[in-house]
Amino acid sequence: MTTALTQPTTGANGGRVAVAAAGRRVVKAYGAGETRVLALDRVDVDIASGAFTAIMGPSGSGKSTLMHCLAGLDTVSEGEIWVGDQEITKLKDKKLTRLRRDRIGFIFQAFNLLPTLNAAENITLPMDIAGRRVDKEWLGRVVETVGLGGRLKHRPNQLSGGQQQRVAVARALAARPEIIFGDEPTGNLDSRAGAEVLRFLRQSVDELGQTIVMVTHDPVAASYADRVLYLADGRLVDEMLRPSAEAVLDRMKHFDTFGRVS
Ligand SMILES: Nc1ncnc2c1ncn2[C@@H]1O[C@H](COP(=O)(O)OP(=O)(O)OP(=O)(O)O)[C@@H](O)[C@H]1O
Repeated sequence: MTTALTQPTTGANGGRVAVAAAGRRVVKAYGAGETRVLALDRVDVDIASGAFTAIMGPSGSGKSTLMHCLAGLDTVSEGEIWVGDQEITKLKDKKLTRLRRDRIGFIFQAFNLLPTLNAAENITLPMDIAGRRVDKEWLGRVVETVGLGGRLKHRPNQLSGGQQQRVAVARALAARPEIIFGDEPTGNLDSRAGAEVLRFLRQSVDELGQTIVMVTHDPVAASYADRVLYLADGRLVDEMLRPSAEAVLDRMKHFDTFGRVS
């Protein structure tokens, strides 16, 4: 599915793992002169294929900017972004749009479902628009994993928040993207519905081999990931493998102690 980048990285299991996306010396600055903000300051990052990565850090540390740059939703000021073996920072708009459509999936805090379409239609909409054939067998597995089987004919307003977000996750998975990026995907959900979605994201990594990158503020959400990356002031300052919610919370407090968070 994804191709290893030139520099293999060491995975949670201590072995070599393929890299689904990477950033090299990524700088992102907004504005100029006195109002210049350095949102990302020479970030080097590898996102392992077939793993669940969480990005954490205080407000304004650059989490969303990093995610948007890795996903090709925003340009970088300096440095390189790779998706598989493709350097996307070199691509022209049209090719980048196609790459995003064909190889990347998104889940946002707002579910972004069309109210007039039922769950099944919402799930296949991006592929219908792109004129892509829907792989029925894969779709069946996705729907089964999401546990939406009995509700496929329901419209979004007939579904709970957690179910709506599961439809959004199924929509992202259905196209078999190389990577799914989630920006606070459980931010709008109560803890029970959030856990439902997080369990499903975990399952899609374990059972379907999906690669997921999620920005979150929530240590419990981060504990579903294989690896947590910590950003502070636009820099990657730490990481944690096989995190527990307590350990993540502890690490965040630790940053406070060292004055690395505002
Ligand atoms: N379009 C923009 N114009 C100017 N500054 C921006 C813009 N987008 C982000 N920034 C600044 O870049 C820095 C990083 O922002 P970013 O949204 O990536 O942080 P974040 O860690 O995702 O924050 P939060 O947790 O609050 O969402 C912040 O200082 C922010 O004010």
